[in-house]
Amino acid sequence: MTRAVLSLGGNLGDRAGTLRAAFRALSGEGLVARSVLYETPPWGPVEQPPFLNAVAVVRGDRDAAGWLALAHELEQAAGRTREVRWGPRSLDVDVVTVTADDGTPVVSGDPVLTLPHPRAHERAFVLVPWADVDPLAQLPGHGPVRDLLAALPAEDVAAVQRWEHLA
Ligand SMILES: Nc1ncnc2c1ncn2[C@@H]1O[C@H](COP(=O)(O)OP(=O)(O)OP(=O)(O)O)[C@@H](O)[C@H]1O
Ligand SMILES: Nc1nc2c(c(=O)[nH]1)N=C(CO)CN2
Repeated sequence: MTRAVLSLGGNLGDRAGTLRAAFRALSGEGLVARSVLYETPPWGPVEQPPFLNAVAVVRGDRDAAGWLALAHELEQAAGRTREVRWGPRSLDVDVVTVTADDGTPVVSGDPVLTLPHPRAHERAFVLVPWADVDPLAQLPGHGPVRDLLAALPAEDVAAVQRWEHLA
């Protein structure tokens, strides 16, 4: 069994409907925890509309490649096609970390699946929802998520706005 942290985001179409459909699909795939949805300014060089982002923690029988395959299945179910790098999309699912049950993180430099995700530590849209579901989370190789958030510009963190309230 492994545990994976997935980052979900989208900025085209019915953003909330797409993310909620992905969470429904994940509930049959070992969903352990999910964050609320956050509205976040676009990260990166492409000018585009704001995203909704969230984080899911899943645990199951899959290995790292299996979690990436699931991420791609969710993207396809949302009608995602491959477009501009860092550009707009209906759904993007990134594998942030994969950890074995004994706590050992999967570390990989393979461009097909780099783990931990090489840009997670600098993305408030990943770290804020992750700290919401797991305040003591650690990003392997980088340290506590709370410390990474403290190291980001305060305005980047403040710009990640809670968008929904779960009952
Ligand atoms: N940890 C990872 N999670 C998801 N995809 C990854 C990961 N590491 C490598 N990849 C590869 O990256 C490829 C491109 O992914 P994608 O189109 O989602 O990139 P992007 O969302 O534009 O950029 P970013 O990876 O910075 O979020 C995928 O086909 C996948 O094989
Ligand atoms: N706020 C935010 N910005 C992004 C996101 C995302 O999910 N959220 N995904 C991207 C695709 O790589 C590029 N920029």
